[in-house]
Amino acid sequence: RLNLSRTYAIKSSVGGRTGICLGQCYLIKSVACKCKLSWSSQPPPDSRQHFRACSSASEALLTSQSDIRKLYVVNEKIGVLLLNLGGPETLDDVQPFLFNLFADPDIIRLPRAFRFLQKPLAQFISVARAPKSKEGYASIGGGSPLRQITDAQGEALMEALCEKDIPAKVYVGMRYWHPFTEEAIEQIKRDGITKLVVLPLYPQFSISTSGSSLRLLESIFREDEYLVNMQHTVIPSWYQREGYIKAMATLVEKELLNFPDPQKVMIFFSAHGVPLAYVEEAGDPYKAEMEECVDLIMEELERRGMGNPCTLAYQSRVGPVEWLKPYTDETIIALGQRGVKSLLAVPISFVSEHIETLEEIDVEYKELALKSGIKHWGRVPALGCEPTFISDLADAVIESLPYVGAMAVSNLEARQSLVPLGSVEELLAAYDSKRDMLPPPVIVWEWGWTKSAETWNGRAAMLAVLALLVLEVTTGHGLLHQWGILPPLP
Ligand SMILES: C=CC1=C(C)c2cc3[nH]c(cc4nc(cc5[nH]c(cc1n2)c(C)c5CCC(=O)O)C(CCC(=O)O)=C4C)c(C)c3C=C
Ligand SMILES: [Fe+2]
Repeated sequence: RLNLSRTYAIKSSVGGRTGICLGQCYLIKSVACKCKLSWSSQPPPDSRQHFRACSSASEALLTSQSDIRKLYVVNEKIGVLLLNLGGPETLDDVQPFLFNLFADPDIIRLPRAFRFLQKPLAQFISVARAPKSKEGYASIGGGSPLRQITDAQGEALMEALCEKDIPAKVYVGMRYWHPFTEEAIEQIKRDGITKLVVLPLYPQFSISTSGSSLRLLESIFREDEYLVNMQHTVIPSWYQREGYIKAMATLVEKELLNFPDPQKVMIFFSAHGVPLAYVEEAGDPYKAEMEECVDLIMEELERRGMGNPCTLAYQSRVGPVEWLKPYTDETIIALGQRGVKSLLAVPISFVSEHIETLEEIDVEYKELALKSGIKHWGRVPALGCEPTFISDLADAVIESLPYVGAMAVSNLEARQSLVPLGSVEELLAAYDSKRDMLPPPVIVWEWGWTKSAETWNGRAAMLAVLALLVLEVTTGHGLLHQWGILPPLP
C-alpha cells in the first residue's frame, strides 16, 4: 500500500507513451496528483487517461466518476465559472463595449510609462470604430446573441452535471459586457461556493481571450480574502477532448451531406485571428492549439471514412498590423482561383454563434466565395448547446475536480502539453509571465502615405479651411478678400 503522505515517482504508460508522474496520490483528500510529467513524446490527450495510468501504476482505485464524487463532492459547494467575451445587447451598447475591449491591456499593451493613456486611447478607438461595428450588429438583429447562448450553455451544463451526480452551480462571467466577471464572482461569494472550476468557453487558449479573463480573475482573487481561500482550478483549453472533437466532426459530417458531391468539398476551417506578435513574441499557444485541433477533427473524419481536403485560415483582423496568416478572405479568393467549387466553412475558435459567424462568414465571406468562382457554399453551425458537447464539458469539469486546490505543472520545459490544467496564478506565472510589450492591433496614427494618415490629414485640412473661412467672413480680412473673391464688409 502507498503511504499517502509521501511523494511518489510513478512510472505510467498510456497508449504506448511512458511518463514519470511525481506527486502525492490524488486519493488524499486535499492534494491532487501533482504531476510533473515528463512524457517521452506527447502527453496523453485527456486527464482521465492520465488518472487511470496513475491509478493503475500506484494501485489506487480511481476508476469512475462516482469515486470522484465520493471524494470531492461531499460537504462541498461546487461552482463552475464559465468565462466568455460578452457582446453588446443593443446598438447603444456597442461603443461602451468596444471601450471595455480596447481598454484591456491584453488587447492593447502599452509600455509602462504610457499606461495612463490606456483609457483615453480606448475612448478614441471605440468612438472611431463604433459606426462600422454598429452596422454589423444592426445587420444581425441589433445586438450580440452571446449572452443568451452562454446562459443557455450554463443551464445545460448544470443539468448535465446533475445527471452525472455532481450537483454544481454554473455562473457566467463575461470579460467586456454584462454579466461581467466581477458580477459572477459576487454571486459565487453570496452562494458560499467552496470549490470552483474555472472554464473559459474558448476551446483554444489565447492571451487575448482566456488569458485576459484569467488575468482579471487573478487580480480579483488577490484582493479578496474569501476568494484567496476558496479552492479553485482552471481548465485553460479543451480543444483536444474527445467529446469536443467528435461533436465537431458530427456537425461537419452532417453539413457535408447537403452538398451535391460531398467527397469533393473543401473543409475550410476559419478561426478568429490574433496579431502575429502574440504568437511570435509573447508565445501565445493559440496557433499551435488551433492547428492541432484541426488535425484531430480531420483524423476523426478520416476514421469515419471522409477523406476531404482541408484548409485553415484566420479571420476578423482589426487594424493594419500583421495578424496570423493565411487570412480567410485571401484564402477564399485563392481557392476559387485554384478551381475549388464546393466550400464548407467551419468556425473553429468559438462555440457560440456571434457577429463573426452570422455576419462576416454568412454574408461577407459567402459573397466573396461566390464571386471567386465557388459554386456551392455551406457553413457548419456553432456547437451551442449540442448535447454531446455539453456532456463532454460536464466530464471535463468532473475530471478537473481532483485538481481543485492542487498545484499545477509549472515546469515549462518538463511539460509538452501546450497549457496545463492549473490554478489561475500558476498558469499566468508559467505562461506569458514577462507580459512582453505587444504592438497594438489598432494603429491610431501612422507616418507616411497610408490610409489612416490620408483620412486624418484630410479631416485636419477640412477643419483648417473651415476655420479660415469663418475667420475671413467675420473679420473681413484674408486672402479671399485680397483676391477680390469675397466683397469687402460694409
Ligand atoms: C477566439 C476568439 C477570439 C480571439 C482570439 C479574439 C481576439 C481579438 N479580437 C479583437 C477585436 C475585436 N473582437 C470583437 C468581437 C469578437 N471577438 C471574438 C472572439 C475573439 N477575439 C468574438 C466571439 C467576438 C464577437 C462578440 C459578439 O458580440 O458577437 C470586436 C467587436 C466587433 C467588431 O467591431 O468587429 C473587436 C473590435 C482583437 C483586437 C483581438 C486580439 C488582439
Ligand atoms: Fe475578437
